[in-house]
Amino acid sequence: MAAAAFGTSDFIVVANRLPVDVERAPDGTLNWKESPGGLVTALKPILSARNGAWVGWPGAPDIGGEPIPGEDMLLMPVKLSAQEVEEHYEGFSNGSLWPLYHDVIVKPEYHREWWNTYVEVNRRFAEETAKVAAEGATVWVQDYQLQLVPKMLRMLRPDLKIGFFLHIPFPPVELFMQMPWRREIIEGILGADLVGFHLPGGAQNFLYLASKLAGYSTSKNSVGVRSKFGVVTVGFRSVRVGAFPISIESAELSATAKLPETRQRARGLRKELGNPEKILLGVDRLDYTKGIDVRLRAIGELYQEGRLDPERHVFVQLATPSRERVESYKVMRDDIERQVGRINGDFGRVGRPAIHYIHRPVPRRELLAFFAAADAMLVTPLRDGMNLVAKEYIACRNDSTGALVLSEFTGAAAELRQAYLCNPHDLEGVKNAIDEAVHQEPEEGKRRMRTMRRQVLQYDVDRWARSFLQTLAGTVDETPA
Ligand SMILES: Nc1ncnc2c1ncn2[C@@H]1O[C@H](COP(=O)(O)OP(=O)(O)O)[C@@H](O)[C@H]1O
Ligand SMILES: O=P(O)(O)OC[C@H]1O[C@H](O[C@H]2O[C@H](CO)[C@@H](O)[C@H](O)[C@H]2O)[C@H](O)[C@@H](O)[C@@H]1O
Repeated sequence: MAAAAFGTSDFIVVANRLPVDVERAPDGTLNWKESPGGLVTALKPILSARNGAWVGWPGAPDIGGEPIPGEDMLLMPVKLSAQEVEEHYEGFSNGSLWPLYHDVIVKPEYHREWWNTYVEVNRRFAEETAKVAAEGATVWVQDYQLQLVPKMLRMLRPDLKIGFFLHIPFPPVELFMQMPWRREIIEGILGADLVGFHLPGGAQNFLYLASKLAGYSTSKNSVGVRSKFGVVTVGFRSVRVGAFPISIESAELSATAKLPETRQRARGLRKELGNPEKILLGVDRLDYTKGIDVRLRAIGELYQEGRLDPERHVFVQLATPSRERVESYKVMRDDIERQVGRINGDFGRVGRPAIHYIHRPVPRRELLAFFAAADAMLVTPLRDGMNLVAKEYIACRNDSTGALVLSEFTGAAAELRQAYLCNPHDLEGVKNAIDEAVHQEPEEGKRRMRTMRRQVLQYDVDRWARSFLQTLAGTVDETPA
């Protein structure tokens, strides 16, 4: 390719979403507002030092197309039509891949039109990336919405170093084989030089499929607990495959939770909730993978059996609206809101609902005050790639009080072994875990929390990003323990 075709960015993140929220003013002009998150905060120093760029969808149809120079990075908004959003984001990404990769909790739908648009949108992302990348640049492609980008990008720009990270679980072969375009997806990901998953299990599943389905030779027994990497040989290239569990900005969260104003707000929340003895908290995107329904059933039965007392124990569920145009999300919302209504009808009284349910995003500071106020955090997904909420709660417990109830089916459970672990398919097990967490001895609680805090404070998102990128650059050859 001619040198003139190269862009100027040495480091590019390619993700379905740009790290900004865009609003259209009444006069039609667009306002770009930074939307902070762990990934962007961790990558900002690298982006600004290396002339970085972020290629992504602005989150609304028919917006974008032109690069936007920013302080820390160049933003490259990929413009998608309403139909493309419907078929790529709501359709193939969240109607086919998301349920398939999360143990088919709801039935995935496979439609050729969705797939064709997925291919087309992935091609658009690859082309935009090829335009902004300098010769020999490093490109880090994120997540299931963009699994074809590594191969497409390599064909356009063989000079690039390409990493791919999957933020959701990678399913076992028995499930993945359902996918009508399974081979294309494996080949798409194998366009990368390094492929990362949260857990060794995802890496093993991928290696197995690369060998059995796509017929590549792979190195065996290499992604175990204290292992290094698996390798897939694709022609003359070696693709490394490993586990890199993501984390959060632990120190920053811990410091913010410690601020007098956060602590004061936490006390204020307790008072507004009627000074209960114990506050139980759930914080999730409203997604069927998160097991909010399981949690509600468990709480309802615990009230019923008198193991929780609505006069002393209050449950707060913060639920961010998510993917609201996808049918399975609408059905789940109705189910959850019916359950909340029924439990409040049975156990609440005027001025004292048993459950407080808020269906909107909560500002970051307020969220940290909730974490600081909560005596027990309930994280009960049926399946979750990592679950950052669990880690955020731990980071905010500066005095080592509190308790975490955590589903074994989250990535976080591999690291947070001192949580009250439960199987979300076993209702009695979930009830017992909640009961134990709420009634734990303070010393036992502190022992558990201290160990989890050490883990979360030591392995933060910065460490995650560095370990992936150093491995991609070839300067490190070990996965984090
Ligand atoms: N109601 C809410 N208000 C504000 N932030 C929320 C809310 N629910 C979830 N979040 C934030 O969204 C992120 C969710 O990440 P995670 O738990 O990994 O799951 P997922 O990415 O699947 O939604 C966390 O940073 C969490 O604090
Ligand atoms: O972009 P949305 O459709 O609004 O969804 C939000 C994000 O959800 C998913 O999060 C996953 O990544 C987290 C961080 O690695 C992980 O902790 C969690 O378990 C995953 O579910 C999704 O993977 C992102 O692409 C979405 O942007």
